[in-house]
Amino acid sequence: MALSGFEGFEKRLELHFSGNDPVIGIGLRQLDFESLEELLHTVQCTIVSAIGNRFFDAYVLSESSLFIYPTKFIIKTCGTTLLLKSIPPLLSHATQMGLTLCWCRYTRGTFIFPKAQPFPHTSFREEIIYLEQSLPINLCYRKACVMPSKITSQYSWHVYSASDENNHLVAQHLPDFFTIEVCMTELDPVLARKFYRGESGGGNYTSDTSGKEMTEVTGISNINPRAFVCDFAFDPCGYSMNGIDEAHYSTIHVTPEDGYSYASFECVMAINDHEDINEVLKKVVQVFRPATMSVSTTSASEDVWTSVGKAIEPLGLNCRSCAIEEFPAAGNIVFQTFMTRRK
Ligand SMILES: C[S@+](CC[C@H](N)C(=O)[O-])C[C@H]1O[C@@H](n2cnc3c(N)ncnc32)[C@H](O)[C@@H]1O
Repeated sequence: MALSGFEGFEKRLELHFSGNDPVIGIGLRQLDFESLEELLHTVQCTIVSAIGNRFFDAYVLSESSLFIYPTKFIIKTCGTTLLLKSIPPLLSHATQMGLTLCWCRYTRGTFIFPKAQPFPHTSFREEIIYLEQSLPINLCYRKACVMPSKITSQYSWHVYSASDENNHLVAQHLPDFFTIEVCMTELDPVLARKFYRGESGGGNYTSDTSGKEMTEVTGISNINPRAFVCDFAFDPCGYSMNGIDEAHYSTIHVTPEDGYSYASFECVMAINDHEDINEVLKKVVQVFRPATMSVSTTSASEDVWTSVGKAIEPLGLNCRSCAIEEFPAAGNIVFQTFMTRRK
């Protein structure tokens, strides 16, 4: 293990708003580019490319991704970014648009290089204190929890969720969608090499053309062939993509460096498409062949999280632990960890 390197594990924040304003059809999407850049400056990252459709906007960032829907803001950043510092400016813009925060969820894995993280990400305790101080008092149902993994404490899942009076009981109205967040470490070195510029096919490519080539050569384009993909290759290595398919996004980020290689996959799926998750996860494992993998599902039915194991285990990864915990607004979060049989 390298003493220090790029922190692949992302911090992820999802904020949901409500409002009576007639402009809610556009809602948060009316945030102008300058304000967005300013907000991201606080987080210490920048926009590298953007796409959108009639449902939402998707941005590839210098450190991961951002998705903006009319009443939903999802930001995922890695490295030493200050993700939680996006909350105060975002809440101030939302208030000006007549939107009220009704629930929020913050999740992350365990950092590979925790000592490199700046405040407020110095520890989960500091993150909770910062969240508690930044969120409005109408979010009166709050819960923080570290979901354990039996592999090692390195694979714990940190979750903070807060909700207002109207949204805390998910069990009564299971949402139409669920989210799946996958974190993978110790990628197959031969496959990881494909995320170095020039290695996937050679030639003098730009970030865009290299990104496209990586998407094709690695099989990422095949994970959801319906999705419109925006991809980006970093120099000399590293890769990020966002896929948009109607109202659903998917996103992949890769840190291929030896010693701390990491890749993440995340997507949102409709509850009634849940059988697809089996096929999707198989394709994801085949792109990276990781030695360890964690899968977290939020607001998913039991059918979904039981099919996670059925998809992954035949590919040589054993389920080592499964933790289930209920959270305000998020419902059940199920955190499963897998490890290759050779370990
Ligand atoms: C932003 S990407 C993907 C992030 C994602 N969380 C992950 O680790 O899978 C990170 C990869 O790009 C590389 N990289 C090269 N230039 C970079 C830059 N200017 N900002 C962030 N990452 C860069 C890093 O070394 C790393 O391999």
